[in-house]
Amino acid sequence: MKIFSAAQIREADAFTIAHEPISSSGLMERAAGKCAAWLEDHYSPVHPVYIFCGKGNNGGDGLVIARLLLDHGYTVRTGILQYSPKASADQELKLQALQEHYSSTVYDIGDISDFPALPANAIIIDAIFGTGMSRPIEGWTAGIIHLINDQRQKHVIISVDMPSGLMADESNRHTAVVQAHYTLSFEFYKLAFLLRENAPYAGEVHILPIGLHPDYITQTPARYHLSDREIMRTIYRPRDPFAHKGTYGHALLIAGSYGKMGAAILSARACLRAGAGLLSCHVPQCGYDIMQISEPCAMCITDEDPRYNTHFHQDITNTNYKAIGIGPGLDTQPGTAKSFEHLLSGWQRPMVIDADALNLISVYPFLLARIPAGSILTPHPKEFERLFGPSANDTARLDLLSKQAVSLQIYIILKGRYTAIACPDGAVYFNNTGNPGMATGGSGDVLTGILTGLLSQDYSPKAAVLLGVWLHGYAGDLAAAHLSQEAMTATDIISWLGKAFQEGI
Ligand SMILES: NC(=O)C1=CN([C@@H]2O[C@H](COP(=O)(O)OP(=O)(O)OC[C@H]3O[C@@H](n4cnc5c(N)ncnc54)[C@H](O)[C@@H]3O)[C@@H](O)[C@H]2O)[C@@H](O)CC1
Ligand SMILES: Nc1ncnc2c1ncn2[C@@H]1O[C@H](COP(=O)(O)OP(=O)(O)O)[C@@H](O)[C@H]1O
Ligand SMILES: [K+]
Repeated sequence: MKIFSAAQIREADAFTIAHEPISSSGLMERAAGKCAAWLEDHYSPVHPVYIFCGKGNNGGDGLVIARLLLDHGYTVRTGILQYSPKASADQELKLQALQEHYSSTVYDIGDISDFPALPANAIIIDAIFGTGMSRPIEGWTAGIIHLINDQRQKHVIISVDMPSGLMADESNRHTAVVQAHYTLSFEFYKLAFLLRENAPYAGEVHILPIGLHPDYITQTPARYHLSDREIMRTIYRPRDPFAHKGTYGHALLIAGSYGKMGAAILSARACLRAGAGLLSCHVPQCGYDIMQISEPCAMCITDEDPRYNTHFHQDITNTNYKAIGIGPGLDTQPGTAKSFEHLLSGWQRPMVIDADALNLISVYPFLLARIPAGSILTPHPKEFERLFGPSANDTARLDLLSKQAVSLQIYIILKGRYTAIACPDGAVYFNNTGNPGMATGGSGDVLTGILTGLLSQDYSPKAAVLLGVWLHGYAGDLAAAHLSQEAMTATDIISWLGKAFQEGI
């Protein structure tokens, strides 16, 4: 699913109005009608509804919602924030329509003292600003936003299209923004919903389709995308009935050190469960028995070093590996750094680089330029900062992420609630599977194994990152559904990977 900017959403509205028999006022009726229907599905008329409207089209939506709910027997009070003498044409039109039958329910808000006392069970609808937000809210208008937020413990707050105060595609943290329980957003996800710094604002997002013109959606390029099942279906390739183990590649996993062999086991199991044909694991001597006993399906190469991997660069001279994954539990010994440097000089195909391998690159930044094109880096935010430096805010970090992926011609997976996958062509895909149960040691090691397993089967790096991150989160969601977010561990993500292949695509 494409994620459009606020400017593109305005274009999509205008395109729809120009190419379909619908006016802007009609489109507003349709959008607000979807909101009203959602509200009626979720709340009965015993709940008094308090709608706060701005003077733009978001306010217009609020006025239509007010009329429709009143028509259906709800008690509604609609306050209009008079922060500007001017209103949009459709807002004026919808105000007239509301006042025609229900003028006694409408009042003006010109200061915080006009904020109403809310009865028990009241629902707050925030229709003050939508995608037209162009600057932080100030003065008494900001005061009204704060008063709305003060009601959060007692009343449900529902934002129309966007929480008022939030800008669709720019960072504006530390400003007055509605903290909604639900956001009913039209047609598309907005970039703002996917940023960590905006976590307090949108609440649960429901996307309501309003029939924007499909030609605009397919023809307009977008920089940001949200991964979905449709994309996975175009990527996934069922196995060939005549396949043999050579068909799906020989993967090499370089992982583990004394005290961190678990990371290597998790990656190895995940790599095999993702479908690799053969897997060899390069481990330090202390890890030999552990790996052989824990994972009989994997072969084992033992380092000369008893505790660390320091001689793995030699492996690539003997076997024609299809994919290499490096990093989980690796440690950052000088010998490991040397061997990594040699490996990067001799290996030219895409590889998966995670955890301590990323930390080594942070310490020896000249290695960045030696990463083979098409490789996959999987940093969490701290590792990302160590690699590429700090960012002022989430949108700045997103720009940095994309810039680095383009300039190094690699894929960078910035892990989190909505993992962001930056591609060498500048596109960024957000992933929506996964849950906080995955915030547990070893989850990232599992992802590295899955990605290595997919690369070894000849999935392109782009296909591997999109499918791998999706399946990893999907398996995590299945694990959480069966075990709870608290009780699930990284091992359970691997256990549910099979079901994720069956049900998630
Ligand atoms: N045909 C359409 O264009 C449709 C638009 N829709 C609604 O329209 C919304 C966008 O409407 P608008 O573009 O009118 O924008 P908004 O309703 O978001 O408000 C923008 C207005 O507020 C002013 N403003 C922006 N930031 C401000 C601030 N910090 N302090 C004070 N004033 C500020 C702007 O100058 C402008 O007049 C969408 O979010 C959606 O709710 C929907 O009705 C669907 C159809
Ligand atoms: N709240 C969350 N929602 C969705 N996914 C999450 C959440 N917390 C963690 N994850 C996922 O779990 C993985 C954790 O990776 P990482 O921090 O590297 O773990 P580790 O180093 O312990 O293996 C990432 O893929 C991340 O996207
Ligand atoms: K709003």
